[in-house]
Amino acid sequence: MLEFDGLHKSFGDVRVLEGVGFTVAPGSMFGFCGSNGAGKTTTMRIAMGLVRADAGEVRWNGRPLDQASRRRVGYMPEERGLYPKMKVGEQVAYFARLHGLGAAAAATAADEWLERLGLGARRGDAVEKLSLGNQQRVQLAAALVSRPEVLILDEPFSGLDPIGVDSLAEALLGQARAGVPVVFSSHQLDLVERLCDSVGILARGRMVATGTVDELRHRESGRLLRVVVPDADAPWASSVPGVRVVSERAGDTVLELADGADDQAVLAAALRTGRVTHFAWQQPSLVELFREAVAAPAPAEVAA
Ligand SMILES: Nc1ncnc2c1ncn2[C@@H]1O[C@H](COP(=O)(O)OP(=O)(O)OP(=O)(O)O)[C@@H](O)[C@H]1O
Repeated sequence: MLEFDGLHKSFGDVRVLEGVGFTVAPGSMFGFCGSNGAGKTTTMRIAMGLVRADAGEVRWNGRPLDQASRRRVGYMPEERGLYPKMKVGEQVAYFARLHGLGAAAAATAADEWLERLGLGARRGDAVEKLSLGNQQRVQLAAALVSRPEVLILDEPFSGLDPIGVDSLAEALLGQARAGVPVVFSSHQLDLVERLCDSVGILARGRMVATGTVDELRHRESGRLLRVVVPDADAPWASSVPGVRVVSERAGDTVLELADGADDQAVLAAALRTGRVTHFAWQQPSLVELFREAVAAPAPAEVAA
């Protein structure tokens, strides 16, 4: 189990992390979400020993991560860390050697990963000649090449085209299937929703929501109602008590119902205005859950 436990960190007077904690089981993929500046990179840097926590620790299999055990962690830093003049193949092999592989094994593993990530033909090019997205793939190959026991990746998908996203997603799912706990930060919530077994949302220095996407949905379910009345020509729902119109376009309305609001009163109001072709509770998307969690006024620490 990979455990982030009670992490606190301030930079000067700015309190960035105020008790951040979550766990990632072997073989599961954890999507680490939060607004810009929420503290995701800081959390990952603490895990990698690049920033010292004021309190708390990160454990792998019950032991605090130290310099020796971090060699078994594949890490993709946000600032990236490639040598622009070095050839792609040499670069990836170099990272493998840093993690303890012998020269021949490092070269073989580098070739294998570059091939899998679609960069086989570029292994002889200098890194600086590659596009940003391809440099990103090299960085990922560098994180994967040493067969890490744990993967911690800071925004690995940013800047990738859809094919790059797919090959990275496939590589990460493969790692998770092989039993590696994978943590990655991302603002691409559709991807997080698609790939991750569990999700954590960081806001105001704490995890304000953690759990599977379904668990988070369950907490918010029964609130959003989608009603389609194609012929409605005027706003009809806002007069129903306890109802707020979230969006309305061409007769397609999403409503938020307060506790105790009567969904049948909504249906009756809809029928008075025209033919109802759709009336159903809506599953909130991760984007909606994120907005809800980040906007909530009080930092309620919630564990699933
Ligand atoms: N070395 C540092 N010195 C001072 N402040 C820092 C330092 N590193 C990070 N911070 C501050 O800590 C806060 C959290 O930054 P961090 O990069 O961890 O956020 P993030 O969630 O990764 O953001 P983003 O999604 O924009 O990458 C920010 O306010 C940032 O300015």
